[in-house]
Amino acid sequence: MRSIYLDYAATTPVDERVVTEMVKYLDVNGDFGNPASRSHFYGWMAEEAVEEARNQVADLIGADSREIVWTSGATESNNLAIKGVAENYAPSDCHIITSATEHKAVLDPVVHLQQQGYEVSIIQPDSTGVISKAAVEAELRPNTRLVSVMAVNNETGVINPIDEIAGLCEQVGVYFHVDAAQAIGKVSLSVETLPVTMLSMSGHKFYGPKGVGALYVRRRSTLKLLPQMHGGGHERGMRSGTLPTHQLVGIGKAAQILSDEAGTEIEKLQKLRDQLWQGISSSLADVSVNGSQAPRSPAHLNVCFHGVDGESLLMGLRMLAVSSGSACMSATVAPSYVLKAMGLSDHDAHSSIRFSVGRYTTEEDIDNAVSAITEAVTSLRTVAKS
Ligand SMILES: Cc1ncc(COP(=O)(O)O)c(C=O)c1O
Ligand code: FES
Repeated sequence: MRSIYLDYAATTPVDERVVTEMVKYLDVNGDFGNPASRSHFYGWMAEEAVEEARNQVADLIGADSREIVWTSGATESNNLAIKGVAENYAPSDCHIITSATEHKAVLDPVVHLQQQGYEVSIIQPDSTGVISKAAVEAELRPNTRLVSVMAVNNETGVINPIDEIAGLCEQVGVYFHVDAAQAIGKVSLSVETLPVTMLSMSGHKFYGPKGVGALYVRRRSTLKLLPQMHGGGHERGMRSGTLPTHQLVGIGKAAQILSDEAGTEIEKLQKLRDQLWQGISSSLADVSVNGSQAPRSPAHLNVCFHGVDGESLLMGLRMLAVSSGSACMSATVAPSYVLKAMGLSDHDAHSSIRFSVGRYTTEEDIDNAVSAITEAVTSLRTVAKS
């Protein structure tokens, strides 16, 4: 039997409507051409599809289609954004500010630059998990070139005040990058009102395929983003490589669906998330929500089951597909660095589980999940006492 999927923050299934569009661009009967082929119909059709997808993704965040650069996902978007800014400067002339709760796809490129001599500040969140504007402001230096702060944290769902941080960066003339991989479809976000310089997205977090993403790059900025992938000069030189038409059609369709449906979907997610927490907190003592004091995404719920070993709990919850942190860190036994940065003890970080609901979650799934969680936690606590 398949377990109940409550790990939408790790990845989402591809929406059937997206699959239907994607398959039209693969085989010999479809528009399989290379979008860069200018000399024949196959190429023109593929290019048209790619540009429609670019419009769809741009529309979702209030951007101009010329501001969308295709990538292989948020990891690549983050790398392009961070290294693509930094490499404009000598290491001693470039200070980068980011936060301790970022995804590794931001932290690792920043640490890589630090090893090359770039100056780096890594801000700690406050106890609610939030990266405040004041914390960013306190780290600004005359040679600060880039600030990178995520919109929604992947483990806790905590929402950072990126509007305030964006305003600050605009005011002091520093480029601002936002990793919005977890925010798309969960919080409304428009680059028309949010003065960010760059914003990363990932198709597989919003019912598009894996292996495709985008980086929004503001046109009216003075920024010259240096490519990290050199080759045929695709994407106006910013990212070479033959464009994967079917993948782009996929992320485009997924974006268009969200443009139409995100409003109602967000309400539904929040109801399911609240139902889950209601169920857990009314049937178990000594449970708490990590990041409960902060504004949070409607889809994430990170719960600390105090006194319960998280690994044993995951084993006891075989009928649920959940994680104890982010998917990419789930192979490590170390407690979550995100929860630790928020001030949780190793013990509490180990006792925490991330649940995330999505488009195909039902009320019945939540009822069943609550029963399974209650049973597993109760039995682990009974064992621990005896
Ligand atoms: C906040 C955040 N940034 C970046 C990534 C990486 O995205 P991708 O899998 O598209 O490389 C993820 C997903 O794992 C994420 O949650
Ligand atoms: S106090 Fe909560 S697990 Fe130790």
